Amino acid sequence: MIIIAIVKVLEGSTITSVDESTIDCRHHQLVCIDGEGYIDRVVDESEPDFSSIKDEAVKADQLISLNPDEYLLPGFIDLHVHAPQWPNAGVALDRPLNEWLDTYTFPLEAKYQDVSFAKLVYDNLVEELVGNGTTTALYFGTIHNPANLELAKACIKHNQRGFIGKVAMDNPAQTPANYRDASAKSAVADTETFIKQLTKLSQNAAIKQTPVITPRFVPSCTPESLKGLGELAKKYDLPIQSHCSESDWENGYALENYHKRDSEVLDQYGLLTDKSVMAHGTLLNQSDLDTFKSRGVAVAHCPISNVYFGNAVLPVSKLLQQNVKVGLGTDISGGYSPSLYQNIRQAVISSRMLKDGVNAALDPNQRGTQIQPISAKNGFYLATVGGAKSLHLKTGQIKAGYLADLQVVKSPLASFGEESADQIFEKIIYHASKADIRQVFVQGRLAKGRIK
Ligand SMILES: Nc1nc2[nH]cnc2c(=O)[nH]1
Repeated sequence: MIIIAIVKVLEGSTITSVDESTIDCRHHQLVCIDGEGYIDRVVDESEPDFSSIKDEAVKADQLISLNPDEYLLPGFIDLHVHAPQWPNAGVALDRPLNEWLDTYTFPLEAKYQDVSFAKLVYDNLVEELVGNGTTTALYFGTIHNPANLELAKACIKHNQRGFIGKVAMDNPAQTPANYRDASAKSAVADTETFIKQLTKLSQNAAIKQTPVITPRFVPSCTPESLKGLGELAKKYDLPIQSHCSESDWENGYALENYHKRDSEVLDQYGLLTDKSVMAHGTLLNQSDLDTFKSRGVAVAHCPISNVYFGNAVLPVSKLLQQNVKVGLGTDISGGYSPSLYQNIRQAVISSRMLKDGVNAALDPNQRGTQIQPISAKNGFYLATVGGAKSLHLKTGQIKAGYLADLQVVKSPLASFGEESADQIFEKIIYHASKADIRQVFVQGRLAKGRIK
């Protein structure tokens, strides 16, 4: 019989998603974590060995007890972050996407040629994301591999699981001269170099860092680089990330230049697989969704960013009903906030406006779409289970066999009497800020806070 050695036991109340619209809140649990950083067992107070397990943990100095007003939640998964854009969080969001990219974003990203600048920003960003409860992030880097490796080092330093892409953008018509890959060939070759460099760097890291094939989006790339990147993804069996049908302008670009939809162009080059995560998708039509479903492609829903650049609202409930994978992304800095709590809130708010509509001059029955709005529970599912499924990770739930990626959250508001588990959960989702996130664990390792 193999005996699993337990190295940590967290004692307290837990809240985890069961499915898209159900949560499981449990009072007084023991979450036993093994030496590999997996949850070995979740023991309920009613189980016969609860006391003996707790006593053993106390003796071995392994017990971490939450305060009565603290709750253990799964860590969040940010499915879409542009790491280099962190210095611009909240800047120039009144501009349309193409103007924002050309005037603010590409000039900032060009600065990451300077490795010391990259180190400074990435260290700060990763710490901020972990501080907000994000245990895994899917990152766009820049075209510069030394800077991208700094991002990986920051993830390793702060114990965050990173999925990191060297951005490929080689189309001279849509990218500035000082910030583009020199050719399709070099875009692909540099991506392959990054795959090898990151694989080597990650070998001895406690938390794995994974390279991601990253064509920025159809307008930034030439057909040659898209083709080469599709082949690389197949050769190394890697995740892929890009943007798809984010705005009227982007959606129109593929139609005008390829006479195809955005998704059809990406699919033609082998970039839509069950390891693909496509950001935004506010303008995906039914045929795009059918392709996503059949290929197993996930959508990174970025609700704050979409208010500025999306030109529409992603009908999340429709995607979930059709079994299209959906997770949640901050899209820094198209989204101004590093918090997935804020993004859950915006996802709920946007979905309500999508249902009811916004034009008071119309009759109520003509004003909205009547697409089912989403709830806080749905949003919590996206930020945990949805992200985990999209990245094929065994995480996002507090359950035996799952990675111990966890956040300890203090109830953010005072309580003035008996509250149901649902009410406690909703108050956390709607009010928690960085200061309320007391500890964060990634694969069982402490990534934020102190152990009392
Ligand atoms: N929101 C967003 N959309 C993009 N499309 C191409 N690049 C970007 C980017 O940096 N942010």
